[in-house]
Amino acid sequence: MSSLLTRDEYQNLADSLPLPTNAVIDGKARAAQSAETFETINPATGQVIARIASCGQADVDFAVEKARLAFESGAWARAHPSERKRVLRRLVKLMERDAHELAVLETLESGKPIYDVETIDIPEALHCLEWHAEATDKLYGQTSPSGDDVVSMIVRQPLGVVACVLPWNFPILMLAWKIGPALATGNSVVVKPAEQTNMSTLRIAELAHEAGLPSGVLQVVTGPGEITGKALGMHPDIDMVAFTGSTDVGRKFLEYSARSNLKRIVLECGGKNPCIVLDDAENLDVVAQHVTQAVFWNMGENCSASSRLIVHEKIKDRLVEMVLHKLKEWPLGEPLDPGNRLGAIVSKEQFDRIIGYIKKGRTEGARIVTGGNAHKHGKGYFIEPTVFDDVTPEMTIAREEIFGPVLSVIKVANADEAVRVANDTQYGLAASIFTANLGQAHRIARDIRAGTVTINCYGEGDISTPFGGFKLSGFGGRDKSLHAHDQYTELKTIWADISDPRASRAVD
Ligand SMILES: NC(=O)C1=CN([C@@H]2O[C@H](COP(=O)(O)OP(=O)(O)OC[C@H]3O[C@@H](n4cnc5c(N)ncnc54)[C@H](O)[C@@H]3O)[C@@H](O)[C@H]2O)C=CC1
Ligand code: BAL
Repeated sequence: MSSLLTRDEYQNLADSLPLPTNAVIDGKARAAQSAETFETINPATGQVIARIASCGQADVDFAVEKARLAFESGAWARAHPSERKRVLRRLVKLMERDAHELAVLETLESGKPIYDVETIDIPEALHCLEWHAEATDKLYGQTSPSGDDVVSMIVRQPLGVVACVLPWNFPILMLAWKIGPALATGNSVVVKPAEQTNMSTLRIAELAHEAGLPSGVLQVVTGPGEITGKALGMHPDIDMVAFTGSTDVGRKFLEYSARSNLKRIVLECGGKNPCIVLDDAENLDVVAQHVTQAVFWNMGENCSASSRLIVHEKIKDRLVEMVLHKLKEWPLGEPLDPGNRLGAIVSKEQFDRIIGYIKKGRTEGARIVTGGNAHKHGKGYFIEPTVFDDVTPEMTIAREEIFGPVLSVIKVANADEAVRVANDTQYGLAASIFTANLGQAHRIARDIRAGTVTINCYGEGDISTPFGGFKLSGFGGRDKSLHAHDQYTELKTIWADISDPRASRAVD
């Protein structure tokens, strides 16, 4: 990780950086063919930062055509795995070189605290790309136990043209989670960033070209979901869509696939993740630290945010007090100031949505113990970290994904009730459990219906562990780990009969 700059140095960078605003297709930055653009807003100020190319059907068709040509040329798909590794590692080096610039682009559009972008998002994205690059030339294929007279090979081949449709909450990291395995396995990729957060992705596509990725292998089309995203989903020459975002839009991609070419769809959607704390949990101070991080990190705009604290009634009040105390270590303010841990909410729309949930929490009878209001900081979209106590499992704030800095505290009488409440959700992405009884922890981990369960900590595992959800949280595959390689490849059986023809003549 490069060392942090000061707030003024980041501001100077923000004022002087050339802003990437054009789509990247066939190795070149291009305006939309229609010349249409849309505004991108700095959520910390409410001001327009730039106008971004609004790609329509013609741009998507052009990008897919170039991606297909690149795939068929074999320049990437059939390059020696060690060559793909070399280029991807070079991309990592270039991203390291430009880390401050990338962090500023990311923070300007997303409102994320630059501290997080520099110390978490970018280092994890680099590690992810490096990990998949390094895996490329170390993966062996399989043969089957089909007997001596057969050579049977089970090989994995790239799918072809993959579209990656990204969310706005972790633009660089989600890009890395998707293009890392998709490129390492030899696909051509067309990325569509969320319309709120384009610039870091556009810059990384330029760096990929500088790193030596052949033209057409990594392209970025920018634009609104219902136009650019839909055009990708419906495209007859795209082999797969890897999507992270809301469950509602995830469903749309399944429909697009059914209505077009049955392209593979992999969905990583939302969560309403439980954090269970039982009365034997050790070191409540450390637990409070995890609970605070689990819900307020990235302003709660995180699919794995633990937005439901399901806590034993004996320790509830003490733990809530400790969380409030921990929150003092989370200054909220200007995202470009590296002293802040909480920044702006990504957009006015998301801000209104979160405020709407806070109102609903109040009217349904939950009790606010801290926060509950917009935070006054210029004209930006800031919300105070909010804790609701006396939440019951049927309340809206306990059931729907808020995707904001709002914690719902639900008290339970024992571990069985905790598991019942934890599983009483349509989502199943992540969960955490705090207890000193490891046997009990593992029984709960077994019984919780979620893709990642952490014990005595909060987190998403590391790059070597798969990430994705049960139920409405996911479909079709996993990000991270070698399991991600499976989703970007097609299995093929190659079967050769090598029985000796002379042996069969002898039988005749
Ligand atoms: N990682 C996650 O799990 C995420 C979950 N969400 C959830 O979704 C809620 C709404 O956030 P949004 O930005 O509206 O997420 P979204 O699901 O609408 O957007 C995600 C991506 O899908 C694209 N998209 C949107 N509509 C589309 C359509 N009709 N066809 C094709 N592509 C489309 C967007 O342009 C963006 O790239 C959040 O409050 C949160 O609950 C949002 C972002 C990430
Ligand atoms: N927490 C990484 C995945 C996501 O929020 O979309």
